[in-house]
Amino acid sequence: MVVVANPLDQISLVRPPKPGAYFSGVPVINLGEPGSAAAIVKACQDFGFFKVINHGIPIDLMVDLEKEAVKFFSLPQVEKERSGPPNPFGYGNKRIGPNGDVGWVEYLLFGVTSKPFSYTSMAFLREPSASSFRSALNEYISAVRKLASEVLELMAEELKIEPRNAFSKLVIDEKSDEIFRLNHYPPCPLLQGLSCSLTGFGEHTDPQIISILRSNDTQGLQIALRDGSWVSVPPDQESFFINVGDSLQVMTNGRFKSVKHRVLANGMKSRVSMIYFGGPPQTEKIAPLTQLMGEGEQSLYREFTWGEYKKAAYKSRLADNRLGQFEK
Ligand SMILES: C=C1C[C@]23C[C@@]1(O)CC[C@H]2[C@@]12CC[C@H](O)[C@@](C)(C(=O)O1)[C@H]2[C@@H]3C(=O)O
Ligand SMILES: O=C(O)CCC(=O)C(=O)O
Ligand SMILES: [Fe+2]
Repeated sequence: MVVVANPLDQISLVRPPKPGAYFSGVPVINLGEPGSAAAIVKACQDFGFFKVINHGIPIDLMVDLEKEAVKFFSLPQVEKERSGPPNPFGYGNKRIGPNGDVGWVEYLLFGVTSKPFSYTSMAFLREPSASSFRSALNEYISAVRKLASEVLELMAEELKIEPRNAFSKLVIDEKSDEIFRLNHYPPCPLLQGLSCSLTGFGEHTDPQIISILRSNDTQGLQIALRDGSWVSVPPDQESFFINVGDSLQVMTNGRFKSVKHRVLANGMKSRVSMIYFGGPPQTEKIAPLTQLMGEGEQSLYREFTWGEYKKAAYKSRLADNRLGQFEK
């Protein structure tokens, strides 16, 4: 592994994907078609990842928020830093999480605990001039929360879990622990002329139940297949990409797999992504649903609450196997 010379950054370089070598096997779920529930469950078992089309969310909502994000990330560095560092919420640059991870990325992290959520920790969002950013955020988050809930209901329906809202109620609960993230991966001048990519966001799984990702049309997202190989996901700015998180892996006793993913930064083109992480209330017990357990089937995990898991996750490095310490 090669490391960029600047000792402050220590961001690792990785072999770049072959230009245009996209993975053609990403499951595409058309939410308007009958049979989408079965296709979602298959995708969660095979990949822990899929793309949804015909989702009913107007492209304007995505574009409006992307424009606001681009405006923010174009501000002078000192202005952006007024909303940081992220502990855990706020503006962050290169440093990801509290344990020494770094990437070629700047970001805004929002905790969505009150609905509509308050922005008290973010200096720029309190200003009257940020009213368009605030409304774009609120509209977007409400729409993707609804999408998360619909997708979770389709999963429950196909798995024959009753009530149908067994998963979805956890993310729409008043006390649900949702996070929202805006990531900006700027073009990297250091890469020009070199045949390598820079780690934008290192490999990891998302700890929550479900993550809903939308990006502009710049490539960079990769997922790990079951055999451990990395493949590049073709960008699609009109669709959403959905990740199974660690908590859903536990609730399905390992039937669904949380997907390992990472982002490679590009030398030429900015990538802007927006991700909604749907997590349950802190006190919620995360355990396999009894209705899913076959006769004699044992839980693969010891009992824990989302609050305990989150605390442990925030003590871990990005690439760590966070569920490992909860396995039986
Ligand atoms: C290194 C870290 C960053 C992270 C918290 C952690 O200690 C381990 C999990 C990381 C992650 C991955 C998914 C989301 O982007 C995130 C917000 C989350 O909930 O868990 C990040 C955390 C972060 O960036 O603070
Ligand atoms: O920015 C992206 O496309 C993905 C980032 C990611 O995986 C995360 O923020 O957890
Ligand atoms: Fe992620």
